[in-house]
Amino acid sequence: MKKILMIATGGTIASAEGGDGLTPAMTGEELAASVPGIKDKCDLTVLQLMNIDSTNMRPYLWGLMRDAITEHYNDYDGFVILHGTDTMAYTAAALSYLIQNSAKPIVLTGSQKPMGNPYTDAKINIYQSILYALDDNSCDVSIVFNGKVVAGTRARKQRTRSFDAFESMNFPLLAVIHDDRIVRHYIAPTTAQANMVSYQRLNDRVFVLKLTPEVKADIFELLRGHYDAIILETFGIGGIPEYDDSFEKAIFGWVDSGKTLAVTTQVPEEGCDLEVYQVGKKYSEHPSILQAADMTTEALVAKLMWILGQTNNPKEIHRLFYQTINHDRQEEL
Ligand SMILES: NC(=O)C[C@H](N)C(=O)O
Repeated sequence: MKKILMIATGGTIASAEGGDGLTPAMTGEELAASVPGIKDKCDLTVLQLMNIDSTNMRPYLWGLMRDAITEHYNDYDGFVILHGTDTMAYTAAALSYLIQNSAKPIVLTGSQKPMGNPYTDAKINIYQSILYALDDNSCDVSIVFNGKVVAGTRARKQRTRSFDAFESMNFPLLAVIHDDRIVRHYIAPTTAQANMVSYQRLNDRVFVLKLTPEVKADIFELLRGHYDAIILETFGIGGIPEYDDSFEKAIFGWVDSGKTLAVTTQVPEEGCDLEVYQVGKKYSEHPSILQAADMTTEALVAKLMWILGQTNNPKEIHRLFYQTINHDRQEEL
């Protein structure tokens, strides 16, 4: 029988109404005991790592999850993390960079309604996550939610109330799960899954800046003391205002001083390409301006934290950024 480590971190799935709003109350053991059938399918061990609303998730807590998985890596066949949905996409992306090339599946799940709610989605999500973690063709980090399997770097929480909370952005679902049946859209090449590699360090000085009409370019200088990287969410396929030269000065000043800048779009689907319009093209050739293409902002945040945790050498930052990891960006042709 395969062995699964279930790591409980909190979220709505564990929450109950305490008079002050929903807050995590149930333990991982109680959650596992609430899902019929899973103990017959696998040898299940539960580890309670924390019990928080995922609003309070932070990079050092991602490190605790990484440690729990890597320290027990050889003892289990797969890992299921119970997590709040609000920041699950960030955690899934962060773990995709912290634990790479894992032949053993690392599955995140949670729910929109607490386990104690009679109409909860918690049971089916836990059940199907375990099913997916037990399957021989599963590997690397993914989210299993409402019958969808999303690569850990491609998820976005798209809906605040519906059970169908997550979408896979700019990339197909890895699989769908109908009751007990996994229908795969993607099967990992087995040779690519040789040796798991884990990373220790993250640099959390990464800021997301969304352009809005009339936003002041002075913000770059205000951010300088606090952040090492900015992810710029431009308009459309890659528009940056040029009614004066303030953005040009701020952006080139930022990268020429050795800081990191990644350019993406605030449009949810289809990605960014600075070369299409005059309002973006002048930024497209600069070697230190990283182009996000079809990556999600969640994955960009995690990837830059990971990269800047390893190096501050611009060439190395560039190399790591354009490397495709766990499906995070389209492969360069
Ligand atoms: N559905 C959820 O899990 C939401 C909750 N606030 C959390 O992210 O922890």
